[in-house]
Amino acid sequence: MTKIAIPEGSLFGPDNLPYGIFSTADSEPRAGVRVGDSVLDLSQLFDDIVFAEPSLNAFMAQGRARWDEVRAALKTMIDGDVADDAVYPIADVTLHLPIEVADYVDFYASENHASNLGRLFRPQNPDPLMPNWKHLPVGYHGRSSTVVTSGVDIVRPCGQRKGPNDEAPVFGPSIRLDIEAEMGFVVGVGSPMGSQITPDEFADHCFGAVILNDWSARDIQAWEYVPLGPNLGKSFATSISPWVVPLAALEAARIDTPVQDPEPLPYLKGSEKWGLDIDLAVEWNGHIVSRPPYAQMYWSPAQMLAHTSVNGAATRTGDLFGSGTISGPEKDQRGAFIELTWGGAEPVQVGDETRTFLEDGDEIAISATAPGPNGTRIGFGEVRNRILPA
Ligand SMILES: O=C(O)/C=C/C(=O)CC(=O)CC(=O)O
Ligand SMILES: [Ca+2]
Ligand SMILES: [Mg+2]
Repeated sequence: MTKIAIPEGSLFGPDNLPYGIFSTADSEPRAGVRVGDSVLDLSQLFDDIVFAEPSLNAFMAQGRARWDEVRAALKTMIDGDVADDAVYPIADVTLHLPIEVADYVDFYASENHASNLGRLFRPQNPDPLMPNWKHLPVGYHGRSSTVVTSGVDIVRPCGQRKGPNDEAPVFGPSIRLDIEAEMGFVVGVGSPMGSQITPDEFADHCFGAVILNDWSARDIQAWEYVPLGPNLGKSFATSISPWVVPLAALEAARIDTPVQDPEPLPYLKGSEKWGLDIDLAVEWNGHIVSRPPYAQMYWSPAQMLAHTSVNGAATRTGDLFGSGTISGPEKDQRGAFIELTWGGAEPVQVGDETRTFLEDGDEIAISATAPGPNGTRIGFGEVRNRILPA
């Protein structure tokens, strides 16, 4: 039996307890929880077959009462001694995609980001925001089969583009490959077709949160996305961090969203605070180039889920929805390079080099932390991926 050591100031203390899927050199992927620098094997600690599965979906489908029960049991366990064969050093495990992604929707919930993109793409408009933007969380349906996790290389996509000086579209590797630093929210318990989830029911449905990178080929996107929205420019890859931080771990991070004016329609109004005080950092080849603040997001994840289901669309276990690019008001808080470099016109310094969009071999890591109880902080870990040539 071992008492799990939790290093002083660890972002993975007993108030975090994020879930993931791990394997070791000689064992199959199964569910684990991160404590300090250790991974605890849930399939050893609980007599429940859901934890032997290679995704968290079966556990997530058990619902909020069970999530709370397992979390409470884990807190008790790590207060005492844990069986040695259930504990692995983090360095000895491989982390996998934690969930089997059902449907994937990505929103556009940052007013700073949406305004900046409006100024860049629609400079002729007096208002950078589209007329619908403050009335509903705008989103598009993405491709769940290309959601991957940290460590998976991203191959530069090919596609059509038509630059301002091209007479006809050309085909080839994207030359404006970009990131979007976002948070992703995972549905544990879905809702049947014909029903609606209200904002106050959010915690009964949402299991937890991950960091999300919505890789975006701006040149492909610009040519293809009128009038139906992004398609191949974003469907080649989306990456999420391997640890799913339970919603219950985010209690101390809950804040009001910025004032919403005009007042949203009743179905988007709840009585609970679902803004989240999460700080992100974007690292480009080892250099932090941006620190996007989630606290500034206009639409809350509870409003996004309510909007997703208000037309009676079903939701299900494993649904993933992205917040949209997170950008603060300052330049070094912008969560996409198209914004950070103002469409490529203002290159940024990345160590000894200057960059506009991504080059082959570049590596991006997005990390995030949030307040925990009593002045502590909890971590989401990171999502880190490298660009391979087309
Ligand atoms: O405003 C536009 O024309 C385009 C917007 C985007 O590409 C943003 C997007 O993908 C959504 C987001 O992540 O915020
Ligand atoms: Ca996005
Ligand atoms: Mg994507």
